[in-house]
Amino acid sequence: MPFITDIKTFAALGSGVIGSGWVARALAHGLDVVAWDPAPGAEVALRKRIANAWPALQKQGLAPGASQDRLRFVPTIEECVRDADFIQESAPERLDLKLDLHAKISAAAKPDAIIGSSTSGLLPSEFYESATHPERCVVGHPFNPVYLLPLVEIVGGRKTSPEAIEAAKSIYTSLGMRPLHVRKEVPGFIADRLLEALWREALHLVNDGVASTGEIDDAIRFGAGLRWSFMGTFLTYTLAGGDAGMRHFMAQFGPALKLPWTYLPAPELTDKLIDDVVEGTSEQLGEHSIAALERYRDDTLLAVLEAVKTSKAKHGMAFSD
Ligand SMILES: NC(=O)C1=CN([C@@H]2O[C@H](COP(=O)(O)OP(=O)(O)OC[C@H]3O[C@@H](n4cnc5c(N)ncnc54)[C@H](O)[C@@H]3O)[C@@H](O)[C@H]2O)C=CC1
Ligand SMILES: C[N+](C)(C)CC(=O)CC(=O)[O-]
Repeated sequence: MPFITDIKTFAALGSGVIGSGWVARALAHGLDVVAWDPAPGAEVALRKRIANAWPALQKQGLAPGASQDRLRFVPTIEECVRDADFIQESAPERLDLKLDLHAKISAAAKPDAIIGSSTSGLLPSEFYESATHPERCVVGHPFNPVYLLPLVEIVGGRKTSPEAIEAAKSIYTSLGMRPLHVRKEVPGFIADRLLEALWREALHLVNDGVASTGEIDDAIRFGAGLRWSFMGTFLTYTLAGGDAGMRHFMAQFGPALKLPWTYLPAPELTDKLIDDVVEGTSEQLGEHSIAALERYRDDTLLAVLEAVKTSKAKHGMAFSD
């Protein structure tokens, strides 16, 4: 069956951090958005988050007709998805909850509407088990802030059709994103495997009293973090091998892989470790509110994205290369 790819109406289920990011992105792309979230006060919180994101989206450039007024908040799942051309679920990360929710969403949705889940690492074969027309169900894993970061990992389950993967790629691209098809259905997909390894080591460093949370963040943001926005680890290390490239790099630094530089198992999340992390990060926050820091992050990220785009163009590359 051909799937809808020319989408006019976007349905968002769950409007927390990630759901509201999707709503902001879809509105900025000139779509009508219908949202549902069962929490009391969810509509007010959603509209507030969108207003906070809007200045960054205006700076980036809104699609013709884009407006925050094109958001409609509805009281039921069925009303949310009934007329939608595309559906994105961003509910809490619980298998039982997503299983039940997707049975309801897919039963009420148009049969040719693609359904995406924002899950960070649950397996689509498991939580789409009871879905109607599971061949159109995918994972579309975004990154925070969803309205600015382009990456979206697309993962199919056992019953997902190759046509649905292609349709999902086309839809996310039309929303200004850079889809990455994760070809094997593995927990954590690609990006979170990498991010979780870094996160685990960072917790060990705090737990061992080697560095504070602020020092660890400095080690990222003044170093590799800056280059990661335009060059991944493999290419970076190829250049680190000099003219002889990766082979020399491997010969020189390969033996270091046997040194005890990392702890693969995660540390126990003891009360002390949690307290150290919470206290360290609240010191880093200082007097700044979360909303103010989000605006700061958005401005800065836009500047980095613009700089990367300009430099790529100078070297004959497209932004997505
Ligand atoms: N926070 C993050 O950094 C990222 C989260 N994700 C994924 O996005 C999804 C949502 O996560 P967040 O937005 O961070 O969580 P959140 O806790 O900020 O928001 C979840 C929202 O879902 C609502 N909700 C509760 N029960 C529900 C139900 N039965 N059906 C629909 N909505 C319900 C809650 O009221 C809340 O507004 C999760 O699957 C998570 O793994 C993906 C990428 C990054
Ligand atoms: C912490 N997290 C696993 C939910 C993070 C993500 O999934 C992606 C991100 O934005 O870092």
